[in-house]
Amino acid sequence: MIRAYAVGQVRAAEASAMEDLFDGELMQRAALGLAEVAIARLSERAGGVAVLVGSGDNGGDVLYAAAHLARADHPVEVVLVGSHAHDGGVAAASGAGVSVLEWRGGEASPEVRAALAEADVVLDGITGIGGRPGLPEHLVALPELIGEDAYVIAVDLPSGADPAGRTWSETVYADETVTFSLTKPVHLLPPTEPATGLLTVVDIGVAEPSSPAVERLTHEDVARLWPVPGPDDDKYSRGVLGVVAGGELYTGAALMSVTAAVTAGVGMVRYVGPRHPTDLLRAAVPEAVFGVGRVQAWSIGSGLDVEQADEEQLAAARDALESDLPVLLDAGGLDLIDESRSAPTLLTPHAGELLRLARRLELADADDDQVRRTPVDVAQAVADRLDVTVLLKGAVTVVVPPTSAGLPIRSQSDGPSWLATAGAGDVLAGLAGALLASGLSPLDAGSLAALVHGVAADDANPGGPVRAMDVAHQLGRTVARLLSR
Ligand SMILES: NC(=O)C1=CN([C@@H]2O[C@H](COP(=O)(O)OP(=O)(O)OC[C@H]3O[C@@H](n4cnc5c(N)ncnc54)[C@H](O)[C@@H]3O)[C@@H](O)[C@H]2O)[C@@H](O)CC1
Repeated sequence: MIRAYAVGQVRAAEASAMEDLFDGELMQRAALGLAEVAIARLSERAGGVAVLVGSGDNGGDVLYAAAHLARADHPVEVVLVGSHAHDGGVAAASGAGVSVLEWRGGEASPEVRAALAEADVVLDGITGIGGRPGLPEHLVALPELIGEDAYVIAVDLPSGADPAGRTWSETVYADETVTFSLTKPVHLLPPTEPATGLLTVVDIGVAEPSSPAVERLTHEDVARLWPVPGPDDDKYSRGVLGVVAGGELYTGAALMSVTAAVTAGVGMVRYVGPRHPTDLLRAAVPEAVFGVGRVQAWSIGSGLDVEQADEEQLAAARDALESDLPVLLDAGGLDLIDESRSAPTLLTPHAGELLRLARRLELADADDDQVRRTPVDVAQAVADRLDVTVLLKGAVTVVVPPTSAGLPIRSQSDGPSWLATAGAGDVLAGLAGALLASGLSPLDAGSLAALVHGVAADDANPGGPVRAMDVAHQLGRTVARLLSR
């Protein structure tokens, strides 16, 4: 499990570590760790380094690192971009022979442009956890001045990125981010993770706080969470999943959800739907049974058009929502909820569906951009209003429990971009539904399903395009592989 801590927790943990250290010791450790990473990366490149320095301690880190690099015989040019700079850091860098340039406003000078364009490695120390989202006016063009082949190392976090990971903004995009002891939400959450690149954690001796703000499951967590049957289990004790999905028009959604649930190893699947998808399922998934009956959880809504759904499907969905059973709502099923339930509930919208739902609940204004800019906030607002867990699908999938649960957000980024394909969501709904039926909480079911779904997509065709049905068929083998780690 990767755990990330909120800025306030990080500051408190750093303050507590510093009580036993001499002044500036943590910054010295950070600078040395950063310089070691930069030197390792420079061993694969020609050697010139440009260092961007902001006003705060993040700038201090990078200035001391610049001094280490210069002493290791790397040509280093520092560019001060803030209104002021860490005095000790500037003295250390200058003392080590680093040339110091300034770009505190307006256009960059030819010297600054040349330093940025020619550097093989750029160290970005403009903002760290004290940064506000966004780059200052004079630095908006900065990313374009950095040479295309330069390897950009962000210090603690990509400058301009929201440290809390909540708000999208203009940032410097890093190939690698070197952070210190503790991972922060900015490194894991959807609007900011893409700017982070490879995440390297350098230990500077700050102890982990007790309750993370964000978690990410790793492959090692699968064996701990996956419902592995024992000798006393039967198909009922392993969990029966009811699926209300697809219709006469969207027959594929039913096939993909049910196939995914069966392949993932649920005890049994009951499908409720009209004639055409039922006939297809009878032929394609002989393990499934049909019609309403006893289940341990429901997966409702993939490929379901509530306006045109048949009466049996709608009645089953409404009964499920009124029951005390866990329910997953996907796609069209999201139209069926407008108040909280007493049983575990997992919603699995993509960005467009989340916006529609938030608007229906009168949580979001008419700004189309809101989900793109603040995806976690919108998911959180829906989760809190309905007292449900919201799994927002995307390249980074975030699983947001209601605030009242007091649980961390989970964020998964396991799948290849090839997974952006029709039917992938139907597979996820069947897989996550199977995990709910086996007794997992919405948070565990959603995050574990997101992980396995992503890994299965890669396993199904490593490095290349993948169709959703192949992901569904791959699930059992991927689970076996992950369990055997
Ligand atoms: N506190 C500690 O014990 C340690 C802190 N360390 C470093 O210190 C950083 C935090 O330092 P600070 O609290 O000084 O904060 P930062 O250095 O992140 O930023 C604060 C400064 O940046 C300016 N600023 C804010 N938003 C900006 C923006 N969008 N664009 C440009 N400038 C902006 C502010 O005016 C302020 O001067 C950490 O991220 C880490 O890199 C490390 O040295 C390790 C130890």
